[in-house]
Parts: sequence; structure tokens; C-alpha cells
Amino acid sequence: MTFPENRYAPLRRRLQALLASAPIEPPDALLSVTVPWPELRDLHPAPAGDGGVYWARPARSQYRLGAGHAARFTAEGSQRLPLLERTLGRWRSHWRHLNPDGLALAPHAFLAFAFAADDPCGGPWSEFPNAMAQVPELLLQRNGDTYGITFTTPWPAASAAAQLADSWCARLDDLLRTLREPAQPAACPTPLARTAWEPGDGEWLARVAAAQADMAAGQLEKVVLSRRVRVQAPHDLQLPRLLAALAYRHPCCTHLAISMATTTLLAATPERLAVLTGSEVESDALAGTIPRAPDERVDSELGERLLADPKSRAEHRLVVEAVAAALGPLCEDVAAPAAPVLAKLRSLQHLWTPVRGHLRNGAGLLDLAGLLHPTPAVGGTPRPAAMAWLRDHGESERGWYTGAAGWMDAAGDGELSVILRCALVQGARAELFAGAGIVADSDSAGELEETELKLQAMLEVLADG
Ligand SMILES: C=C(O[C@@H]1C=C(C(=O)O)C=C[C@H]1O)C(=O)O
Repeated sequence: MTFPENRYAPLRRRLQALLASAPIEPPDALLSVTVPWPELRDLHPAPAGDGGVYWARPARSQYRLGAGHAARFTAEGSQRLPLLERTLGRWRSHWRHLNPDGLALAPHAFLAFAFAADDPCGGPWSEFPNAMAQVPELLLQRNGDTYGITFTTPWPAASAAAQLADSWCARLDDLLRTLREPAQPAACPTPLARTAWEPGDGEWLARVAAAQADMAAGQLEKVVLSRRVRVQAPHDLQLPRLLAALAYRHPCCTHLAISMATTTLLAATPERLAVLTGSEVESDALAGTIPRAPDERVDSELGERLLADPKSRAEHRLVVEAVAAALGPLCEDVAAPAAPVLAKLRSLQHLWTPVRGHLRNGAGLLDLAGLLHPTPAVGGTPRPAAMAWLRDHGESERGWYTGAAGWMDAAGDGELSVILRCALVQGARAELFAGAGIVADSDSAGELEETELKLQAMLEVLADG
């Protein structure tokens, strides 16, 4: 073994004993073992290699870092979300959890899917499947003051206990090595040269005009147009530094880092597509945007202006109504406050309405996602016309941008965030994405400026890399 024997000997003994005591399971069972690991307190997050997933909600002191996988499933096409739901249901039905210390930490699967069900995920997304669910082999977690590791294996492990305990300890040692180094802040901001963008400014303005002409003709009420920008740094971007930058620049957002072979998707998103806790469901209607200002008085004036702006309020209302209507078939007591409030981010403020309800028996998180996605905040309305419009104008192949990603635990609770304010990082290059909701009376130059502000969220993070 390459890892320090003494350091891991107690853990290895404990894992081996726990595995040996595990009940005999059916062949497709998952077995998870959770042990405390206080050392995680002093570690620094870094993406965990190919297939590694990092999810964090700093505002609730929740951090999860998954490496390797004990189970993995990919799908695409119109049935991708029901297929994911069914697969997760199968995993959950035979998922044993040994948690001898009763830690407040549960085993989790990570899930994610692209914006469009038929997107082949080409170009910069070529290493990403259209939709996936996976259970990490190692899951390092912090939940408040509780720090621990969950190991998961796909087969009945009693007979292989010694071997499995050895291999888990070796994997853990490898992973911890990468997390011990604090991310040294860059001495000065990394200069980022824009090397490509799509569409260009003129084309964007023309696309907005074309969408508005179709709105005037009554074919469409709202459509979300997006842009992508590629930037080049003088050196490889340092992922641990980027994760540290997410933490101090966007502490109120959900952070995601999902690594495939050579590419990492990084996001600091403010929008939750669906949160399921027991039978309680929550979904964010987030649409309507204005900048923030360093001066407090100017900042609140901007917020008041957004709250009073009829165009933004109407655009926001479309999202609230669509989210409430989407929840209807699966939920009872669907309710939303009568008026939005402001969600204040680092450089933007949005109109925000949380829509809540209670899930009826038998449905799951991905059933909810299947009804909610894409909301008019990222697609448009009416949905079929907006999706057809985006397809006809070459805008539906967005990869995972405006798709969703998150987790589900073995009890079926879970959370999916809309993949926004994101970048695909590959070596010294990154591709960024941003969009804006277009309605009949949108000002096209103003919407272009809004996408620039949304790009800033990640450009600032990348400049720390
Ligand atoms: C599409 C994006 O953001 C979405 C569009 C918004 C809007 O049009 O006001 C606001 C929040 C998001 O739902 C993006 O950030 O790329």
C-alpha cells in the first residue's frame, strides 16, 4: 500500500469490521458507511478528478465533495428525467447505510442534466453526458459542525471487507493529499483575453429584434436569449483557487464544480429549480434583473426601481405563474407570495418569489424537475413555442448551461439548482455563458448589457485563478 500505514490503520480496522457486519444484500444493492473525519475542518476544497463533484451551500455550512463512483447512470432524450428518477428509485430501494456514530450526514447521489433533452452535448461539452446520476465512492461532507466521510460500494461487501477497506483508505489518502494545500491567492488578477464570442453584438441585437417581431405577431410571449464568451489566461487556471474565489465572492449562492476528463464546470448559482424535503417542495421564480451599486442609497434606489418596473414585474409574473402551474399536477397547497422581493447578489439584484407546495405520494425530485424545466426564466413562454424558437435560431444546444444539477439522498430528499453564472474551465481556457429574458418591450442594448453583468460573476472568479 502506498498510504501511510499507521495513519489509516484505525480507519481501516473500523471499515473492515463494519463491512464484515453488513447484512447480506441483493446483488444490485448499495452499501454506504459513514465515519467521522474531523480533519476535514482544516482542508481546502478542490475538484476531485474525473467524475468528481463538488456541491456547496456556504450560507448553510453545507459542503460535499464526491470522488469516483459506486454507481453511475447516463441518459438522453425525452425520457431522460423519468429514467433518472427510476434509476435513483432503484438505488434507493436497496441502499443500506451504516452510520454507527449517528452522524447528521447522509449518503448522496449527484445528478445533472443539460438544458435540452436532445442536445448531443458537442463542442466544449463533449466530455459531458446529456444527463447523469452518480453515487460517489467517497463522499467528504460537512454539515454545520459535523465532518465525515461516506464510503459506498455497489456490491455485498462482507466477503471482500479487508480488500475494500484497503482500497477505500488508499483512495482517501490520494484525495486528502490534494486537499491539504491551501489555495494561494494569485499575486495579481489573472488577465483574461476574450478570444471568441457567439453571437456577436450585432447578431444579438438582430436576434432580439427577430424575437420581438414574433412576439408582435402573437407567436411568443417571452424567450431567453443567451451568449457565450471564450477567454484565455496566460497560464492554466488553478481550480482550488477558483473554488476559494467562489466562496468569498458569492457566499450566498450554491457552488458547483463538476469535473469530466479534462474539463470542469464551475457555477455560483442563485436559482433553485426544485428542493424536496420530506413532502415539502420549493422552487425559485427568479427573473427581472438590475445592477447593484456600491453606495447603499443608490443600491436601494435601484432595487426599488426594479420592484416598481412594470416590464420586469410582468416578466417575473410569467415565471411565477409557470412554476405554480407546473407544480400543480404533483403538489397540493401550491402557494406563492403576492409580490416578489429582491435577491441581492454580488453585482446584480433579481426579483425573487419562492413558490411552495406539498408533494403527493409517489412522485420524486426528478418528476418535479420534469414538470418545471425549463421555466420561462431560462426558456420562455409559451414553452413549446419558446423551445421551437430557440431550436430554429441555433440556441437550444447550450450544453448544461441553464440545465440543472444537485443531489438526492437515500431518503429521496434533494435539491436541483439551475446551472447559471457558470464557466467551463479547461487548462488556461474557459467558456462562459449568460442570457437574458426578452419580452415585447425589452430594450435590446440593455439586455445585452445585462448579459455582460451576468458574465462578470464568473469573469471575476476566473481572474482569481
Ligand atoms: C439566464 C440567466 O439568468 C436568468 C434570467 C434572469 C432575467 O432575465 O432577469 C434572471 C435570473 C435567471 O433566471 C443567466 O444568468 O444566464
